[in-house]
Amino acid sequence: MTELVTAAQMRAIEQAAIESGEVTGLELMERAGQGVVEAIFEEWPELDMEVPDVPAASGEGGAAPAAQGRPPRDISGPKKHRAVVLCGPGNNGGDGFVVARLLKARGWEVSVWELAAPGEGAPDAVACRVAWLEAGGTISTWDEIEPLGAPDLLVDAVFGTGLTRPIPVALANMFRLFRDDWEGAARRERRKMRRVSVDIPSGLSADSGEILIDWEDERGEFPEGWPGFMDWYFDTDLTVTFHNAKLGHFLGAGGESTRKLKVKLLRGLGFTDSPRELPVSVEGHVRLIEPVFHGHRARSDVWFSFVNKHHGHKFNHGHALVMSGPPGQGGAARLAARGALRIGAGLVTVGCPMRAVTEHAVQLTAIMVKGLDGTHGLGEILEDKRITGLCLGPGLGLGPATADLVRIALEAKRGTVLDADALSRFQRKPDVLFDMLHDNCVLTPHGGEFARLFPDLAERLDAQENTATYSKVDATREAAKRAGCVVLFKGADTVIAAPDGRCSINAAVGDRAVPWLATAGAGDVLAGMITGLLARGFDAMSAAETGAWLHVEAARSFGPGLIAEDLPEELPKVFRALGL
Ligand SMILES: NC(=O)C1=CN([C@@H]2O[C@H](COP(=O)(O)OP(=O)(O)OC[C@H]3O[C@@H](n4cnc5c(N)ncnc54)[C@H](OP(=O)(O)O)[C@@H]3O)[C@@H](O)[C@H]2O)[C@@H](O)CC1
Ligand SMILES: [K+]
Repeated sequence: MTELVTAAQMRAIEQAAIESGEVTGLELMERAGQGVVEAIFEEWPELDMEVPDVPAASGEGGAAPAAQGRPPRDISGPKKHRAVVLCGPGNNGGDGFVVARLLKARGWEVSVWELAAPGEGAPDAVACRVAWLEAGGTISTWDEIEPLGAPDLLVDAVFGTGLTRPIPVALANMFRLFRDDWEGAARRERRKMRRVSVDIPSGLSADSGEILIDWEDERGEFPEGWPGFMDWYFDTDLTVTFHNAKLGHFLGAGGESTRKLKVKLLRGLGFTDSPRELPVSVEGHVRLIEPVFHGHRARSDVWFSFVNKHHGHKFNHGHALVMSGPPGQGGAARLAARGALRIGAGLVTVGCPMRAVTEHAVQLTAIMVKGLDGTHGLGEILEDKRITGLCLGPGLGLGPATADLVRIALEAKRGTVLDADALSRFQRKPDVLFDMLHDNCVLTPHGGEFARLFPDLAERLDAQENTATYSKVDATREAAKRAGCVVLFKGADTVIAAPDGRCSINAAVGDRAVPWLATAGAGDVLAGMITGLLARGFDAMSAAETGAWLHVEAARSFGPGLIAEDLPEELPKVFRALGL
């Protein structure tokens, strides 16, 4: 897994490196700018070549002759690549000046637009600005919108990790006008304008991924037909960050807008070539669940977990029990049961009221059905210690019986997933649930269920939107602590936290986005997959992480058109691709 950091943690890392004497702030800025330029040419190698000379207007293949009514365009002479670099007043802007200078040194035509000159608070940025001017560069200010001609590259170095207060909507609007102008010019000149953000798309919080924009700023105005901030500015093609990715690249709007992310190492920060370990003790860091590279094969954390399980417990794959509600509502439990079976639980049973047995029996083959006589029946079946995983919630119903079933299940102290109705049933008295939970449980709420169990945290999260830095990570961590068990807060930015502060993100964003996973029953399958892993002996955190990761991989592997039933059936293909 890769470690993600907050803005404060990144500053601490940077500070520690500078204090160690290994590197100066200015050197770091130079390396950051170099990293951005490297990333640009890695991503678009065609930009590293000179634009070919176009033959003069006369002769074959030249421009349309004037006789056809259009004046001949002056397309003679060598064409250079063009870049516009937008620089802000802090160190992110400083990185922008380095990028501008390095591109100019490679023969590019570069224009720099400056929001405000860096002040005393950012001496390294001041130095890089001076170096840009000494290299013959010029600087325009934001009230001079004189298009220089279509750029091939728009570099966003306005705000980075230092943005802590919202930007006025008027400023955001100005960005949009600039961008539209340049994009239009690029289209007219048949160039393609690529957009690159330095560190993080400007205006996003590096901690929460929220858009920090002050919609109510009195200087701002909403133009007619305003398409929304996201539509234009943050939709960058490439984001280049340094040393470690930040939480804001994966959470909230940050996840949606960070389409492609490259992490560039700033050597000299106390270690050399791996962003996976942090050089100084960084309290409370968050891990991104993702494939790791082992030799020449991409293998995932999941791969290692499975291999370990195969070696350690070869003949013991556990028995998962999925509880179902009344007749006519059994589909969700059957989906969960199928997920548990496909992920490798040795046995899976659907436990249901006697009157629902027939409904299940006609639909299930490899999965067993057991009619249970209410809470008493559940207690009885749980005397069988070979049942190692329990799932309650999908289709269980919101009646009083649900609370009793949850109580009996939790008293049995097996690996237990509570989802859907098993969470919502405790809306009025979440503390009653929290008192019963143990450390081998996983709660899997979506946004609505989270708000029912943790209303104050959900409110805080909503209230902070667009203005500050309380993030889904903070809320999930607090929830896990309060509940005393693992909480998996669903979304494209699924956050998983344990009561001891461990936290990870399963991001289905960027090139891992699976919008087709938002389909009825997908959550039930996830609950079942995690249950299957608990039954196999995974601890709660690993089961939640592994289940969430495989759930997205199954959706990616299947592709659009997916329905919930497809998810378990796709797992064997995912396992094969992982080399399991
Ligand atoms: N960490 C590392 O290892 C390295 C970090 N590096 C780079 O440094 C970046 C962080 O730099 P940073 O801390 O100077 O902050 P930055 O993101 O430029 O923005 C803050 C500026 O914007 C201003 N401002 C804020 N809000 C505003 C508003 N609403 N409207 C208008 N202005 C507003 C704010 O003003 P202030 O709040 O101080 O008054 C301040 O001037 C980081 O992202 C990376 O690119 C690399 O160079 C080297 C290695
Ligand atoms: K930026």
